[in-house]
Amino acid sequence: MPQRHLIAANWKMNGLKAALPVAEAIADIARNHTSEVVIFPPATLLAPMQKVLEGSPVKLGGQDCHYMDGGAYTGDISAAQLKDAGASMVILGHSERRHGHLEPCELVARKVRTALRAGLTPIICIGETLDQRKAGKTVDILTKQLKDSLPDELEGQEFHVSYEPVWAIGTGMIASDAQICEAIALVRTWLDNRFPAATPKLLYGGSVKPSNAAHVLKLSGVGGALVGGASLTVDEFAPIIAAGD
Ligand SMILES: O=C(CO)COP(=O)(O)O
Repeated sequence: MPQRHLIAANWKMNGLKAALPVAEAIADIARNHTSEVVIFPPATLLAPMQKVLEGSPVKLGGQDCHYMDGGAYTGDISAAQLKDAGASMVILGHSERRHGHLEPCELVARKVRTALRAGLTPIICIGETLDQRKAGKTVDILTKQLKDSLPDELEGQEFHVSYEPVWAIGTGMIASDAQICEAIALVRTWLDNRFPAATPKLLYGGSVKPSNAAHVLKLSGVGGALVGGASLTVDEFAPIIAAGD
């Protein structure tokens, strides 16, 4: 039986309390579809959103966490705090963290360990920049990110990997079928060698829209989608959830 798709909404630094009805509507829609749906709201909305999602099949996740379990880290959020607020998943290694906050792979790996200790399922993101792709370095970059961002502790744990080419994020320029399939196959082969017992879903992220979601989700090996802009409104996200059926 094919795995259910994982349809993930990454709200990034968007959403005020006024957006909670969007989560409520997503919960209603998710009940009528087969995909596993998870919303990653900004940290300020985790607790109120948990109330909205209570009793629904939609899960909640954090967008990042600190590498330490707790302590004097002004402005940061710990994996345990995400869990305490109702999250069961966390995105780690998103390119907006890797590039915007200069997070190296080794830091991502530390965060993955911390997330696992707190009982969160990590979605680890990898992806090349346009310059790296143009220079023919995509395979090397993805392999290095996998090798250095995925710690040994993932053995026997639930986790997922999302391929998000940096140049496809928020640009409307989705990767081609061949580019997605090649990257997903590389990740699957690497994971099968490194974590043979694991059954992670491999997601694609980068300009997923209602118009292309069904096509992307049918590509070989694609187990879900990590959606940014198009996850912010019910009008755009509902058809993406439906595309996962
Ligand atoms: O970064 C992304 C998801 O994590 C993708 O963002 P967009 O869907 O807005 O391109």
